[in-house]
Amino acid sequence: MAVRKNKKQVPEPTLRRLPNYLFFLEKVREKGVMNISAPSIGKELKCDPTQVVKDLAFTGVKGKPRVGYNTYELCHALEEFLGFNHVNEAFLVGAGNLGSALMAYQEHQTLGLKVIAAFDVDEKKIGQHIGNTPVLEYNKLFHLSNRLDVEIAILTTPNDVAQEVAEDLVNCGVKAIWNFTHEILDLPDDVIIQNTSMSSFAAVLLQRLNDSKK
Ligand SMILES: NC(=O)c1ccc[n+]([C@@H]2O[C@H](COP(=O)([O-])OP(=O)(O)OC[C@H]3O[C@@H](n4cnc5c(N)ncnc54)[C@H](O)[C@@H]3O)[C@@H](O)[C@H]2O)c1
Repeated sequence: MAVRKNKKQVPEPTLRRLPNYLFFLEKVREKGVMNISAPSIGKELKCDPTQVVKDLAFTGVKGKPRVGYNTYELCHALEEFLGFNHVNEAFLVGAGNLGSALMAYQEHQTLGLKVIAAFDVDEKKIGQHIGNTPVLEYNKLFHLSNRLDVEIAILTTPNDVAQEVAEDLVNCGVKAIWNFTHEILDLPDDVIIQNTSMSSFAAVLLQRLNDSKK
C-alpha cells in the first residue's frame, strides 16, 4: 500500500494508525472515561507509548502530565485531522462483486467518504441501486463529472481496463484514486493513488503462520 504524496507530510504508518486511535478512543469515551494516558493507549493498541505521543502530536492535541489526554478533545481532533467529520463525495467504477460490497458498506460514510454514483458497462447492472447509490452507464461519468466536483474515485474494474479507466477518471477531474485492482497505475505525479490489496495482507498472514510452525 502506498500513498504517493501527502501534503501534510505525516508518515504513512502514522496515518494508518490514527484511525485505530480514534476507534479505540470512541469506545473509551462511550464508557465515560474523561482522560487517558499515552501508556494506557499504547497498552491497548500494542504500540509503544512514545510512538503514541508522536502520532497524536500530529492532531495538535497534547497530553497533560499525570492526567493524559482528554478523550473528547482527542476524538474531535482526530476526526477533524482525518477528515472523518466531513463528507467527501466519491465515484466508484466497476460495480461488480467488490465494488458492490464496498458500496453496501455504508460505514464508509462515517469515514468521510460517500460514494454518490457508481459507473459500469454491464447493462444488467446499469439502473440498479446498491444501497441508495445508483449504478450509471459508464459514459455518464463524463457528463456528471462536469457538473459535480468529485475528486475521489474508487477503482474496482477488471485489471485489464483499470489503466484506461483511471486515465478517464483523471481527465474527469479526479485527483485521488483508491485502487483495488492489481494494475500498477501509470498516472501524472500529482494524482494520489492508494493501492489496496487483500493478497498482500494474506501473504503476510500465511507467511507468519508458516514461520510459526518452523
Ligand atoms: N484489492 C483486493 O484485495 C481485491 C480483492 C478482490 C478483487 N480485486 C480486484 O478488484 C477488481 C474487481 O473484482 P471483482 O471480483 O469485483 O470483479 P467483477 O467482475 O465482479 O466486477 C468488475 C465490474 O467492472 C465492470 N467493468 C468492466 N469493464 C469496465 C469498464 N471499462 N468500465 C466500467 N466498468 C467496467 C464489470 O461490468 C463488473 O461489474 C479486479 O481488478 C480484481 O482483481 C481486488
